[in-house]
Amino acid sequence: MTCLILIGMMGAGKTTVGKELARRRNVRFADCDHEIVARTGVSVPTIFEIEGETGFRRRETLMMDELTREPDIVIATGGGVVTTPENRDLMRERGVVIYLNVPPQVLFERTRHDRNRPLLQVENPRQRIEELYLARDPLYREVADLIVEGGRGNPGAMVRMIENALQKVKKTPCVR
Ligand SMILES: Nc1ncnc2c1ncn2[C@@H]1O[C@H](COP(=O)(O)OP(=O)(O)O)[C@@H](O)[C@H]1O
Ligand SMILES: O=C(O)C1=C[C@@H](OP(=O)(O)O)[C@@H](O)[C@H](O)C1
Ligand SMILES: [Mg+2]
Repeated sequence: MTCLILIGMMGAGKTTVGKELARRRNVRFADCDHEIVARTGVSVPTIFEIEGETGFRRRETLMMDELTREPDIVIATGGGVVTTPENRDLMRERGVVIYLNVPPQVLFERTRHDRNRPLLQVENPRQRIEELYLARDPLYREVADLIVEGGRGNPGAMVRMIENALQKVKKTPCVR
């Protein structure tokens, strides 16, 4: 019984790789952002518009609390999940946490045409990504049980790397 949690920056491939990882392991996949959208009936940019980032973070924490109670699941988080101490504690205690580490330049290329990430709708998204990366990389490392370099290789290759590396991770998250 394992709750696998993918963390990393916007564009790291958490949603894409997570889906494939869950399919291979034959367990349920949940994307925290998609679950929030399904629950509220509105898009992530709309939540940011109406409730601000603070409102979105509140919903994210509630959803993470719910999802991490499931015993067999792969969870793709949103890139900012590590910004609150509650979320960091929760992930460390309940899951095996995998950091997909991708260089800012690659993140920029992967997200530049996407309008669904409100934090990147700024004049200089490349610089924004660099700033966020610098601020968040230490937080991702703080909670990660496993760090995977995710800048090269297709999602299938990422999944194989994760599966290999997981064999060496000895962690038994608490049962809720
Ligand atoms: N390993 C990869 N190689 C190339 N492109 C990728 C890879 N992983 C994800 N992508 C692409 O990058 C974009 C962002 O991926 P996504 O899974 O949404 O990232 P995240 O959920 O971490 O923000 C998507 O267009 C996706 O197809
Ligand atoms: O990095 C962030 O703060 C965010 C990342 C997004 O998810 P992805 O990492 O899947 O893009 C989404 O949760 C929201 O736009 C905020
Ligand atoms: Mg995603």
